[in-house]
Amino acid sequence: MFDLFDLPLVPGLSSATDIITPVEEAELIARIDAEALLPFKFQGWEGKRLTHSFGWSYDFEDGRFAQAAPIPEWLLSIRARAAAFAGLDASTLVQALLIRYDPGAGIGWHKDRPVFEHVVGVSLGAEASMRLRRRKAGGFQRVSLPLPARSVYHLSGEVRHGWEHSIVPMEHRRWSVTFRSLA
Ligand SMILES: O=C(O)CCC(=O)C(=O)O
Ligand SMILES: [Fe+2]
Repeated sequence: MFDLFDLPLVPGLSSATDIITPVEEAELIARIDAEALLPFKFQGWEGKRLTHSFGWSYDFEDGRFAQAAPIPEWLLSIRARAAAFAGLDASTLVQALLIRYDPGAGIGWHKDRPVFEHVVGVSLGAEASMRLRRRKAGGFQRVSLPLPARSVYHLSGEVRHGWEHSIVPMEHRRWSVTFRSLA
């Protein structure tokens, strides 16, 4: 087995810095912390990250996909900017997932649920690294995408469907808001 660390040029992957101001970032963090965040659960195992969904929720325990409370007002301006960055109509981003990663929390290798299509994520707090990988003959092709505070990323097409992603556990707290469209 060998690993290739290629330049981060994967079709469907894009990112940009400073989609929000530091003041907006602090406001968003306060709003997220004020929500009823619950530990992410998967087959009886409790993750260290805390989450809350709007629009649609996907329960990893029972695989149920269900309508949730609508995306609140306080997320609409950031959703509009995330959509503009991704070249999407804001109204197509019908799901918003809030996540707080406390120290030591990350997210393991996965592809997002196939009920969703576009994924547009905004990062708050500690800088994280998103790892991306896809299986190739003889090993994995890997790419690492830095996610600084107030940056945005978009996963679509090849990187969305052909690659897995994960977030390396951080030493300091990070929050993310990910918006998704339906497939
Ligand atoms: O925190 C992030 O930016 C990524 C979260 C993620 O990959 C997911 O919820 O599927
Ligand atoms: Fe994901």
